[in-house]
Amino acid sequence: MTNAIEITDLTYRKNYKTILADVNLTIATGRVVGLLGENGAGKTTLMRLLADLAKGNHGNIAVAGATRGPQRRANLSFTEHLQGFRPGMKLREVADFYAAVYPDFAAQKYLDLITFLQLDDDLALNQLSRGMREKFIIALTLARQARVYLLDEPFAGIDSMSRKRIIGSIIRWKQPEATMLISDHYVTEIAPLLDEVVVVKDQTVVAHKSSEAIRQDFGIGVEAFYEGIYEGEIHDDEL
Ligand SMILES: Nc1ncnc2c1ncn2[C@@H]1O[C@H](COP(=O)(O)OP(=O)(O)OP(=O)(O)O)[C@@H](O)[C@H]1O
Repeated sequence: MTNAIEITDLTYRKNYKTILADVNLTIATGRVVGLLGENGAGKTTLMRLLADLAKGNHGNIAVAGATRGPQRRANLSFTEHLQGFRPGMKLREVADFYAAVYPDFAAQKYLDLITFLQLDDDLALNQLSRGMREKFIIALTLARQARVYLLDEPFAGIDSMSRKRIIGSIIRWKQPEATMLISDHYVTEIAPLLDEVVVVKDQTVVAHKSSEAIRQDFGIGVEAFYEGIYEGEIHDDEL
């Protein structure tokens, strides 16, 4: 079966600075994957490259088998920001725009998400708090029936109770064969969700393991594994 994500020998420089180097990563379909790394590690950049928003890389990127930019964008759902929309625009109007642009935008799923996230889509963008804005980004992103979902720190501004509710049910918003890549600094909170973990450090992917293999091989949880790599307690030759 075609993999959800295939990255080979990816290197990306911006303003003469190497942001990512020699990245190789294959993620199968149907997985929920944590993309972990400290601030500035390159997680957002990796998502932007997958979504063809950052360009000029060396190496190959395939999303559900598609290598060309427009096809990759069609196969994956990523709402980076809500820039480009008029601040006075209502959420419903933004959703209408998404429905017009993305053939896989599911109107009923969007309405279910809006209800679940307790959002009022009669509000305008400039009436949203930070957490409400993030919930809206989650709704727009998951309303598409995509092959791959990219969620970049989706819960950062969301209150702890809502966060638990969303994390507890996020899997139900993806089709079984879809893959979800989630970057988050609240590693313990998202750990129960994760089938696999990808750790970005020193401008590259240093580890890619299933949560089960981490438990079996190291006898620890996902967060301890991630911290162990950063603290130098887990070495390259153990990965
Ligand atoms: N527009 C830009 N121009 C130049 N360098 C950039 C730009 N955006 C990001 N970078 C650099 O790219 C590197 C990776 O940044 P990126 O935003 O991908 O990290 P991140 O892992 O998502 O971090 P965080 O956890 O803080 O969100 C950083 O060193 C950052 O300084």
